[in-house]
Amino acid sequence: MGGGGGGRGRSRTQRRHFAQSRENVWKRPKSDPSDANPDADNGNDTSNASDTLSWQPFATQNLAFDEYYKDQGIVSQEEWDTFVECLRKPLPSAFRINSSSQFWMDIRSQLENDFAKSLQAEFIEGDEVEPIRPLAWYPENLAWHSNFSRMQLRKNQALERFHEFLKLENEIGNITRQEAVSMVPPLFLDVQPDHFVLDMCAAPGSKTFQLLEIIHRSTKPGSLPKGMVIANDLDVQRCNLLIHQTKRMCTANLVVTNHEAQQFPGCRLNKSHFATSEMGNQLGPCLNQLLFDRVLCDVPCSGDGTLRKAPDIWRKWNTGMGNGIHGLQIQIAMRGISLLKVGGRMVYSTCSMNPIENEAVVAEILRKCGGCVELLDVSSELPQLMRRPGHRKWKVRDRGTWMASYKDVPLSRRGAVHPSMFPSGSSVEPVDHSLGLEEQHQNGRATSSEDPCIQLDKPVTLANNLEEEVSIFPLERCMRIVPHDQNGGAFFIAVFHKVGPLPVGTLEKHNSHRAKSSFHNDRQHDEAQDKLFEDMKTSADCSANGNNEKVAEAALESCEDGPQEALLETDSVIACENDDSKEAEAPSEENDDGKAGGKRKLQIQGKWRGVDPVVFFRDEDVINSIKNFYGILDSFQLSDHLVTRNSETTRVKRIYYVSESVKELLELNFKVGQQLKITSIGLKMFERQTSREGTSAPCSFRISSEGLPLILPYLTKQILDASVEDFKHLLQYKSIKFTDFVDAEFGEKASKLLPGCCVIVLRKDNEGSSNPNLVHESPIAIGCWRGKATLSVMVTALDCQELLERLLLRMEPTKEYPVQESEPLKGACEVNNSDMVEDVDEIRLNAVG
Ligand SMILES: C[S@@+](CC[C@H](N)C(=O)[O-])C[C@H]1O[C@@H](n2cnc3c(N)ncnc32)[C@H](O)[C@@H]1O
Repeated sequence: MGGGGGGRGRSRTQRRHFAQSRENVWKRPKSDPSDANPDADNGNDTSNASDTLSWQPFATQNLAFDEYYKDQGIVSQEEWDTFVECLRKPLPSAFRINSSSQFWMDIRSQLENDFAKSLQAEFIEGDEVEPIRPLAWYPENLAWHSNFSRMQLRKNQALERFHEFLKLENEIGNITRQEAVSMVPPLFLDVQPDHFVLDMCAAPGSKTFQLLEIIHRSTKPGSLPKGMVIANDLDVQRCNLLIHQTKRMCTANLVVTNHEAQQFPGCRLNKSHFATSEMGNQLGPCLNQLLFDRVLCDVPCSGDGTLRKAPDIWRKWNTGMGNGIHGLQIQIAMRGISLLKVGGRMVYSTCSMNPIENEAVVAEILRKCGGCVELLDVSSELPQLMRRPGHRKWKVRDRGTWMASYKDVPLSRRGAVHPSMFPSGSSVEPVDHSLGLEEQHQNGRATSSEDPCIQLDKPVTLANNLEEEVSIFPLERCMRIVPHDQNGGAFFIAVFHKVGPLPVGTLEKHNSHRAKSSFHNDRQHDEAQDKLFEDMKTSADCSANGNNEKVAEAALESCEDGPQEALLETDSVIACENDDSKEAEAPSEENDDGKAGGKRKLQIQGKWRGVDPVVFFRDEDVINSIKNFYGILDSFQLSDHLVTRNSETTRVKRIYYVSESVKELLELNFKVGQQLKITSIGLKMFERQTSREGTSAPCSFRISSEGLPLILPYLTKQILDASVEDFKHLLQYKSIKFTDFVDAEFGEKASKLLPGCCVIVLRKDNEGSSNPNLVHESPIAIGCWRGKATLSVMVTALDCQELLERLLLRMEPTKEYPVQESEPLKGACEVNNSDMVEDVDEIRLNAVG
């Protein structure tokens, strides 16, 4: 079944899902210095800490912000008021239908035909005319904008059904709440199912999810795409959120890594190795080293484009934020370019409005790459998305002073303000226009004299006699999304195309260690960056480093139902297969040194501290016992596609399945000495039964709910078709005695299954013949447990509810559900009271994927 995820042990707090964007009425201490002096842009808090006891709503004004963006001309003077007014309004919410869900079409049609109409009557809101509407620029009506505030949804009874729908589908994983503008960058990557994609700064994973959806889009049930996604993030906790998020994708084509993106490993086989290795003959050219067809570079940034959902940024905003992170952004983007194949595309994006984090970074990349990289004109792509051209001129502000060119930077500040922040990027000379034209030609984009932006190719004299620089690059090809154009957030996107290999020097310089970087060599810059990170610790989710608040924020955005438990839940796929997960996540020095005895010592054998190595699972006896028990066809490749985190076969608890592409990547990673620090890999396919469940079962491994959709077409044993009625009853009552099934023959067959895990599939002819709405491509199936006298589902209550509602809707689309608590069925058992005491408690805990 689609979106087989779900979570174990969800608490009440987790069910605050699909909370609408926060309204800007959050409280803050009265002494909050948000109305700071515009020149106090070093972010120093001058407030008196003693009077922080009285509270008032967040201020949504910051004079430094106003002055900065007015002078940068971020919008025209006439638009300024509309622009800031919009920034002060709460952000309307948006969500995406997960197109890999089995029910995506049902959900879309429910939104289009049911909710869009029925909600109209309840809606009276400002200028907006529709309560919910598809985002016109997003393909196939898969992304939606909702105008209901959180309060409205909660308080209005008539909206309750919609609210419940959003909550359930979000929790199941059929929809993902995501800010509309944040959905844009993956769409400009032009990803194909066979692409190798690197998402450099991926957590909490909303864009990774989109990338995975794209590569899986045209895949038939039971098969996998050729491509893969590597989702990387520096922050381990945020990686865990990403893992939780993407678990709902049920993908074998994802690898999650935990590196500084600017130093992401190249996994390059050295020549001698390649020449002598068998692999040299086997691998395609891309796997002699790790190069990507597509790179998403959604870098850490100051995040001021998210002011509408994170109004606390109003108080914290200062120009040091953008200046401080500019260097890191360049380093990450350059690493991305170096890992991109010639002919590949890279999207650079931020949720900041600041040209220092945007156009200045793009210009520096173009400058460093010479003619090897061009900035693509994508104006014909997604024509319905309202966007504005990037800027070709801007200024730099540092400690309250505007500077138009590097020569204006006082010597004492040259450690913190860098040439690359200015449009010319030059440290000494003013812009060299002849070079500019040549470079523009090199870039394959000779300029048109009719282009108003190009005509600005001369220094502009400012009122205060600073000579403003104008970039020679066609930065108008960058895209700026401004809040008031589409009633959303702000975003910046640039699309690069690599047309040739980078000059060797460029690559080395940017692969090199932190200490070699001109930015990081500099104490002032380091201090600025440390300060920035400190500031960002309490800032929006898109900022530079991970921390609890941002994790929580990210969870609200992308994983509404409670991040904390989500973090605990990710044990299944992350670093350690070990039982003692706490120990595993934070191993002591002793463990690393190999001094600690026992179990843990055995398991810390990999290169990375705290992360057990991924190993191929090749125990033929176990593999054969699984194959025989479920009658898995040979056409489903198990050998070399199974991995675990535990080299001791007898202790293995979970076995993951990896796609061909991921398998090859793993092989390469072994050859290059495990350069990749892998936090999560593959699709959980088999789980060891606990002793309680397993005593009566001939096979020690059950099929996990995530793995079921992939392996389903290849199962020939322990699998039965049920009628709609019996299938519904199973979902409703969770456990039914063999003798109590409506279809007695089915009950009889169930009793003849071997004890243990089995799969029940909704009978197709049964659905199709009675109702054309039930015709669908992929079968609906659930994992069950054949106990002594009963058949019990191994699916979460939530997944049961969703499946049941979907079935009922397909059968009677006009009727309004949700499903009510069921009447007891004769013979139906509460799972915990069944005859399977030995099995079921554990199953219910473990079977939820
Ligand atoms: C803008 S957010 C990414 C949002 C993400 N792409 C999404 O759509 O869900 C930036 C991310 O960069 C991560 N980060 C910060 N510095 C990094 C670095 N040097 N290398 C890799 N990731 C970094 C942060 O932990 C944060 O998760």
